Amino acid sequence: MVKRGKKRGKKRGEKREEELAPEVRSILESVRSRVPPASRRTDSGRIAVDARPVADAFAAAAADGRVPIVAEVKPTSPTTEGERTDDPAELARAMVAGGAAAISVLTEPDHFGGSPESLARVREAVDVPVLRKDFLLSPAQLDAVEADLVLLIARFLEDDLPDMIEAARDRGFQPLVEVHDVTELENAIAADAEIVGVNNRDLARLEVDLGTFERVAPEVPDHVTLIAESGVSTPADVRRMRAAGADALLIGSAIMDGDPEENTRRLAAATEERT
Ligand SMILES: O=P(O)(O)OC[C@@H](O)[C@@H](O)c1c[nH]c2ccccc12
Repeated sequence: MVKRGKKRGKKRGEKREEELAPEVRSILESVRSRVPPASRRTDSGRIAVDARPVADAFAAAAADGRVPIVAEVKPTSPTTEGERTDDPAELARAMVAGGAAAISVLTEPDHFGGSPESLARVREAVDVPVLRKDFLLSPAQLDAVEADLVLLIARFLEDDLPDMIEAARDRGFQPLVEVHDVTELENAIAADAEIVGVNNRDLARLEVDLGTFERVAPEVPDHVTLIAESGVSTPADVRRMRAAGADALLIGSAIMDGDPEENTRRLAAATEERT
């Protein structure tokens, strides 16, 4: 007879972590090294945000004839060559001038060239909602900086997802839950996520496939605000994601590469073709 309870299983998350690209494993390691140990955490540093509603920002862009775009300030990444050293606040202003409905700012320092300070400066410089893009694994990390939205990645949070959604909402953030397949989507919906992003980039292989969004989107309930993330580089890609049901698009590289204002304008103008 097999004694089930005796077998030493892998620690939760270990198996899936082996499946991640080495770059992504290294990101998670450096994030964990920055999380203060529980004994040093206190509740006193907890922040409270008066968030700019993202659904209103998307609706305003659409009413104005623009595709709702979350333009991302991403100085570099494991899949980008070189690093942009422009002032993040200037970049964000240019994106808003080009018609961005919201701004995303990487705050991860070691692999994306971001920082909580640059997000704070961006949020001061623009009046649209600002998303904090990082690898957030524990509630203490939420208190690093105020933002209107925070990214929560279902794949990394696993069973902690519901608690992190609650911790984010308690502080006033609008949680954006990132998924990559239908199983993760089901977990996100069960955890009551209201804003969901489908990442077209597979974090195991760092490859992009716009078909990911097309496969997952039909399973997303209507009340959820749905964002297509990553790999969108042309107006045709924008139309493809919109046709598949994206309420908004999160675009980084294609906006950062070249003139961010002009790039945002071109992509935000990619509305459905009239016949
Ligand atoms: O540069 P792209 O392909 O337009 O992608 C932007 C954004 O979706 C991507 O930066 C991203 C999606 N999910 C993430 C999680 C962490 C860091 C970065 C990301």
